[in-house]
Amino acid sequence: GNRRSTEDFEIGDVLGEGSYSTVTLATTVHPPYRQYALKVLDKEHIKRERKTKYVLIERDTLKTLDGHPGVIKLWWTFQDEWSLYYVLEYAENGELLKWIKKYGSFDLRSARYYVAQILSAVEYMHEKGVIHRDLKPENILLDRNMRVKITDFGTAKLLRQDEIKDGQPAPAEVQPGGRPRARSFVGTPEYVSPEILSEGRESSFSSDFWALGCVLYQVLAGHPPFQARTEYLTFQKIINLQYDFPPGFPAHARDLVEKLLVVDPLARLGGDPANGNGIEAIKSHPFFTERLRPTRSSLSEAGAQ
Ligand SMILES: NC(=O)Nc1ccc2c(c1)=C(Cc1cc(-c3cccc(C(=O)NCCN4CCCCC4)c3)c[nH]1)C(=O)N=2
Repeated sequence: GNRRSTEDFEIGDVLGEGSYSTVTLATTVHPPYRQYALKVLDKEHIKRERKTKYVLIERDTLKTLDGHPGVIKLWWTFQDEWSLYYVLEYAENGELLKWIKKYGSFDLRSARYYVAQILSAVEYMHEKGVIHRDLKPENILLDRNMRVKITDFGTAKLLRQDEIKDGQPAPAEVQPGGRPRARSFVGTPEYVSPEILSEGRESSFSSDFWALGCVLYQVLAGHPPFQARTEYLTFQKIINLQYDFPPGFPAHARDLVEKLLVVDPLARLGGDPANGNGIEAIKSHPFFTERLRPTRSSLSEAGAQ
């Protein structure tokens, strides 16, 4: 049958390491020789750290999202005595973060190319009831054609069908005594939204749009908007909206960042679909629709075509 095992793959370089998983290049040993990213999860570690829920969410979320070009594809899963194995799509050019560091920052045309693809993948996730909750340049991969592939859904939230009412998850059940439900997960400090930090709220679709604003800022500025020596100081900057733009930051991009980095999730661009402020409000922003003046390089590229 088509059951797979580690015998079917030649294991190559390590592509990434997580707290309880390692991703390596894996090439099939039988033709057609194909390259995959093999994510190996240690069963003992998962049990000890009580991460079973996250492991199952990742598999279910990837299956739910299968078929969109902007989301990493899960081909197969299998296990042995010690590990779980996810055979995932290989994105040859790796993390967007590496390219931001390599180039320092992107020009406006490149920034729009990448952010538009990220937004398209996020729109698809939300339509399927998935909140990523940890969008950041490390989880935005690039394939051999530099096309965006979003990965790492281990901390995503998969809403039940009834929860996808007007694009917001049901308000977190409040325990007797008024305390919000114990917080399930908080993303990476630099990209986590204020409502999660200050009210311990559950993530919503709007939390992904906050992270998108941080990524847009970062591809043009070369660093994230909120960064400090410690997590606590980073969190303070976020809840106090303490950031500024470097000189020369393009005007339309600045306007879009200012409309995404808004503390109130409902007032954030795209944050309140029930009241006409849905993802279309982001897609129709001048950052995506403005005609860009041809630059010398784009003219020569156009000439070459
Ligand atoms: N947490 C997760 O789920 N992590 C995942 C999941 C799926 C996945 C994943 C991570 C991948 C990570 C990845 C990392 C890299 C990578 C790592 C280090 C360097 C490079 C790199 O320099 N790429 C440039 C071109 N190379 C140069 C060397 C020969 C091959 C092509 C890529 C490529 N792909 C991947 O391809 N697919």
